[in-house]
Amino acid sequence: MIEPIGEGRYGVCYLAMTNDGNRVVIKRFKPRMFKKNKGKNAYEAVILSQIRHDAVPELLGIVNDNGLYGYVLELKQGKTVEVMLFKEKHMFTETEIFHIGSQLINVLKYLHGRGIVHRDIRIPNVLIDAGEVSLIDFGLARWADNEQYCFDQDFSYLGDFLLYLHYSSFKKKEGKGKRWYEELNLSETQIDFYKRLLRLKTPYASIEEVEKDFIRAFSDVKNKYI
Ligand SMILES: Nc1ncnc2c1ncn2[C@@H]1O[C@H](COP(=O)(O)OP(=O)(O)OP(=O)(O)O)[C@@H](O)[C@H]1O
Repeated sequence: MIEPIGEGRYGVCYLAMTNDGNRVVIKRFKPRMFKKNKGKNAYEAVILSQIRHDAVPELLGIVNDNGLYGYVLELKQGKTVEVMLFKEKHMFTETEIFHIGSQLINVLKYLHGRGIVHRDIRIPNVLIDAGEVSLIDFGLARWADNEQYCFDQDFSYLGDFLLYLHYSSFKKKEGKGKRWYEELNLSETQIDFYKRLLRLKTPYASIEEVEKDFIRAFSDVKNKYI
């Protein structure tokens, strides 16, 4: 292990080096959380071991050694959106939001197509490296069962996540706090899209439906690149 690179509720992640000189991540569980989460700890490894996608870290191994329990993961490059927003005060443009959203929707199409719900698409779990997105932290991921674990959980997280990006360029004006769809500079189709993602209007039934409306909501940006 070389140095810690991040800490979450369940574990501490370290940058580490394999014997043959490859840089990897070791996600070490906090012993207390590991005990508390008994029975659910294995999901992350089982789910990661069944998927292969460029935007998701590959599971390279499992460590279970004298109280040290953790995973060895492919190191994904980039900074979390949390760091970009709060440390670097990065202001995401409409074009960046479109590219990030498209990549996340592609990962979700892949995951949902295999019956997996991520359930934790949040700003500390999305890494960006020169515009390339990685989705990490499959600690809460589960197989969808349409009861406790539904695909639309990912839709509301996606809505929240994208609204964070819109807020990065928001300048608070005088006066009472307005609602997001009143104060952000969004088009009618974007407002409708986010309201459906957040279940404030008829919710989406599938990621394909989400993708269709996303493209419509960002058609101005998309048309510039065709
Ligand atoms: N594969 C990876 N490549 C690069 N950095 C990573 C990787 N996995 C984790 N990290 C870094 O470590 C941090 C914590 O990792 P992770 O979110 O998986 O831990 P956690 O304990 O499950 O967190 P949470 O409280 O969000 O559930 C991330 O925010 C990120 O900075």
